[in-house]
Order: sequence, then C-alpha cells, then structure tokens
Amino acid sequence: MFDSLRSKLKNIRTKFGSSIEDAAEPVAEQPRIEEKAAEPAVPAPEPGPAPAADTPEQKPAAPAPAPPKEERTSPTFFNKLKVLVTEREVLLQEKDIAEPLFELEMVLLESDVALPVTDEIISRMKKELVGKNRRIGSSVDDLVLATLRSALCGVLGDGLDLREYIRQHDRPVKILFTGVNGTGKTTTVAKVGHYLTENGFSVVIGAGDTYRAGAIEQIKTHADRLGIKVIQHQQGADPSAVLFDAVQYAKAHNVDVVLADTAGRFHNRANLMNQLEKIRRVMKPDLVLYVDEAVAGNDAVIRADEFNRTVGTDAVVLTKADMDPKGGAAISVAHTVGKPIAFLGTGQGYGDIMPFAPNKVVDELLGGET
Ligand SMILES: Nc1nc2c(ncn2[C@@H]2O[C@H](COP(=O)(O)OP(=O)(O)OP(=O)(O)O)[C@@H](O)[C@H]2O)c(=O)[nH]1
Repeated sequence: MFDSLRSKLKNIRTKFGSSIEDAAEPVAEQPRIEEKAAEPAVPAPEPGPAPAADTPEQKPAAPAPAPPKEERTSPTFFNKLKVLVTEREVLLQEKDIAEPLFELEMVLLESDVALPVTDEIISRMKKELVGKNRRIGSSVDDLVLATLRSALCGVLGDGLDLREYIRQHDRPVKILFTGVNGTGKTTTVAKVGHYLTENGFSVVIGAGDTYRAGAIEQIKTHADRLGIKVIQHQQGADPSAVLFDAVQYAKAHNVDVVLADTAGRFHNRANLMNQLEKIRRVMKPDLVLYVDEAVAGNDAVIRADEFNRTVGTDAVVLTKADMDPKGGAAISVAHTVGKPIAFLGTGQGYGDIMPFAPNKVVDELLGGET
C-alpha cells in the first residue's frame, strides 16, 4: 500500500535532515568563540598563602578584555548566527529548508495529493519548523519524522469508528452505500457485513442494486458465504421498496444493522440521483457511505466532493488501497470533502478491510516507524 509515496517520503526525510544539519553547523564553532571570550588575559596567580590587602602587586588581576572587536562583530560570525544553535536546538529560517519543502510539494502533487491538501501539509511543516527553537536531540530524523507525522495527521482527520457509532445509535442502524460503478461497492458491503458480524453485531443486507444484471446474485453469493440474510426483489424493481423491506425485517427481527447496496451511479445522472433521493426519503439512512477506489487518485477525491455536495455523504470508503502506490486519495479525501474516511479496502478477501485510523495510515506512509 502506498509504496511509491512511502519511498519518496523517505528520500525527502533524508533531505530535510541534511538541510537541518547544515543549518545547525555552527554548533561546533559557537562554544569555541565563547570559551575564547572567557579566557583571562593575564594568567591566574599561583595559589598560595593569602596576601596582605595593601600591597599593590597583590591586587586582583584586571578583568579579561573583550575579545578583539573584529572577532565579535565580524560578518562571518553574525552570518553563522542566522541559525542559533544551543545544545542541539536549532532556529530555522524558511530558506534553510526551502529546497526539501519544494521537493515535498512536488512529491505530494505527483502522488495525486490534491493541491489545497498539499498546500496545507507544506504550511503545517513550515509552521512546525520555521522560526521556533526546535530541539534536534540525538537525531535530526526524529525531528523530521515527528513534523511530517503531525502534518499528515493534521489533514487526515479522525476517521470514523463504525462500531462505536453503532453502539451509540438506536437500532437498527441503517447504512446506505453509494458510489460510482465498479469501484468495489458490492464487495465493500459484504466486507463491512463480515467486519460487523465478527464484532458481534447482527446484520441484514438489502439488495438495492436492482439495475445492473447479476448484481442481486453477486451480493447474495457474498452474503450466503458469510451467513448474512439478504432481502431482495426482482431485477428492475424499485430499490426504495427493497431497502424499505430490509429495514422492516431488521426491526421485526431485532437486527442491529441494515447494509443497503445500491446501483453504481455518477452524481450528474439526474434520473439515478432522483432514485437515490427517493431511497433516502423512504429508508432514512443513519449513515451514507460514499465508496470509491483509492487507485482513482484525484478523480476519486473530486467525485467524492461532488457526490457530497449533490446528495450528501457522511463518510468515505476507499477501496483498492492495496493496489494504490500513490496514496493521494487517502491523504486528500477527508480534508477536501470535510467528511471522515471510515474504511480502506485492502484486497479481495472479506477480511481485507481496514477501519481508517490516521495513525496507522501515517505509519504506513512513513515506513511503519512511529
Ligand atoms: N484489490 C482489491 N480489489 C477490490 C477491492 N474491493 C473490491 N475489489 C474488486 O473490485 C471489483 C469490483 O467490485 P464490485 O464490488 O463488483 O464493484 P461495484 O462497485 O459493486 O460495482 P457496481 O455494482 O457496478 O457498482 C471486484 O473484482 C472486487 O473483487 C479492494 O479493496 N482491493
């Protein structure tokens, strides 16, 4: 997952590290200048018996003269003070890290991170690093890693813990899955069903994709394998009626969660959007999950945003993260849409679904290091 971005971020970390080390170079020279300034001009008298106070030769030595003027005020000395370093703390100026910041910006954009999200990450990096005394500690990389981690976490949002959501809401909790054709919506319904039953919740699936040939059979096959009940009508039936029945079934049988599959659709197809509006009116979902594929990169982010503006979305599921080397959609979507990511799909098996935890995703991006 996100292999290409991970290796690029690793290079960037090294570059930030050497820029900061370069900026921190005067650390070796500054104490030498101070030591020199503190050296007494006259050697200290040999220790001996306490002298009488009134003999002139026994007066205390004169204070050490200041270091030569040119040494204190020389331009090289002050140039070096552009970076003030004390005990491995560094005060960086923006130009000290301009190069790695620019490279980070390019890497994020090449990896399909949306422009406003890239800008936000860069601005968070600057804010963390520039103009503040930063402790370098034993390793510059620790500082870079912590800063990158905090900038990435800052745009990833908090995620959505579906188990917690269900625990806090009246049953049945009704979850409507929407999204574009072929992105993995039906498989995701099955995976979420599996995840919830594994976590002790009872589930019923509504086969609301009555449009695509074979869709009802597809969801039924998944559900049968997982031992989950499916409510279905004929192909071509009104999906609102199917999903209404699924909710009624859940109420009658004390089922915790209704998972409503729907046909794939684009936000600009008016008739399908009207159909979705009707489904919402009839079924009254608690959560609308927008499903798209991580591999679609920026397209997925734009579609999620448009879908949210048109019909509303409560959270996003990004499928096929296992096939996505770039990670751009996963980084950008929550910040762009303003809605959390609930899950990442990480393969074709029923267990290949990962509740979205920003820390875990950042670990993945930064090479599994904390
Ligand atoms: N590698 C990988 N493949 C996935 C993932 N999720 C779904 N797929 C595959 O994507 C393909 C399409 O999945 P479907 O669930 O049929 O897609 P859909 O969105 O329901 O399609 P429509 O019904 O046309 O809207 C299938 O081959 C799935 O196995 C994932 O997380 N990783």
